[in-house]
Amino acid sequence: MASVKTLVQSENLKSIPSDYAHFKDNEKSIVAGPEVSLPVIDFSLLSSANPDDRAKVIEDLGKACEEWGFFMVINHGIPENLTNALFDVCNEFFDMPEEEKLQFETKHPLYPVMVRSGTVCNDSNQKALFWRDYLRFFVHPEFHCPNKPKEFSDLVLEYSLRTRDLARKLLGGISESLGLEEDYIEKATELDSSMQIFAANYYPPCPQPDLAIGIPPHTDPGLLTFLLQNGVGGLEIKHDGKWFHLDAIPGSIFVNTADQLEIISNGKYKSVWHRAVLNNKKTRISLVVANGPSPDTIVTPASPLLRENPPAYGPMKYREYVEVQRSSRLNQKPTLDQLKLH
Ligand SMILES: O=C(O)CCC(=O)C(=O)O
Ligand SMILES: [Fe+2]
Repeated sequence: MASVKTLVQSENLKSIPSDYAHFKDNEKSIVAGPEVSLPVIDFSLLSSANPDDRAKVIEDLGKACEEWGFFMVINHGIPENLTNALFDVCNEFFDMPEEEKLQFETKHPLYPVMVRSGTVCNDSNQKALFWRDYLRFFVHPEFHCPNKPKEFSDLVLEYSLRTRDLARKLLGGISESLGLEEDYIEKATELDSSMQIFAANYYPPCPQPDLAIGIPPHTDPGLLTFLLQNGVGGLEIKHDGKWFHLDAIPGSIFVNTADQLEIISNGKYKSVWHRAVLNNKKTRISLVVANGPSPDTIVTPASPLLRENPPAYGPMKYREYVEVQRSSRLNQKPTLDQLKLH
């Protein structure tokens, strides 16, 4: 299948091929503006020597996880020249000829490298293509990365280390916000061998953006997902039953809570539903880092939280969870719901 990029370049497209027409949902989104303020977390305060500042940011983190399942992190310390360089190499990667890109695909049983064009979504009674090309690979506990463009691997390695550190510290604050020891989640999920995935999503301009979809509504399987975009919006999250279109604070990182955090918090923090929508003017690129537990961790609700409430989710090994989610069809009950006990 040709990539969406090739499709858009090959002809002056006025309408989308019918395979890309997605089930249309009429739920228009709201652009979050000053009247709805999205949670912003000043990361530098987590290491503040002032106990009041630290207590305040932990409280803010807890609120953001409980009320939104989403926040923007500022003052995270990841240099802008690193993230700019990452966008440049990803762009170069997507510019390579189709056959060359596909050579980087591997069928590694545990840690495959995936290069996908116009992602297919098969359902028992419907087939739809997503208006998205992507590159996706594991960066931890094993590091895999295409060796072209030549700086790609060094940049991804650096970014994966820094984001792992960021994830560990945010999870420390989140543990405390749940009334747990700071290192509770780190230990319970064996973060030293955490499963970390890097993905670059490429959404070319779409002539009929309301009829197609970049990624349909879903939740992420891991703990915390980090997302950067190339200045072009498209990420939407569901909040209070409505879709919100997110505008980024320049230099910030979008963070969303994912399924394992919902399980560990025994349902207090919800894994947020989100989707990627399209536009007809500009190519959008998002760089995603999915931070999960170690593949061999059996994730369960945190035991100190069970003194007051019974467990709301059954246990599952994380590797298995990811497999179940990957192989499930659109019309199936989400994996998280399958683990719900009541
Ligand atoms: O590109 C986006 O805005 C969303 C990406 C996403 O949700 C994902 O890769 O899981
Ligand atoms: Fe996602």
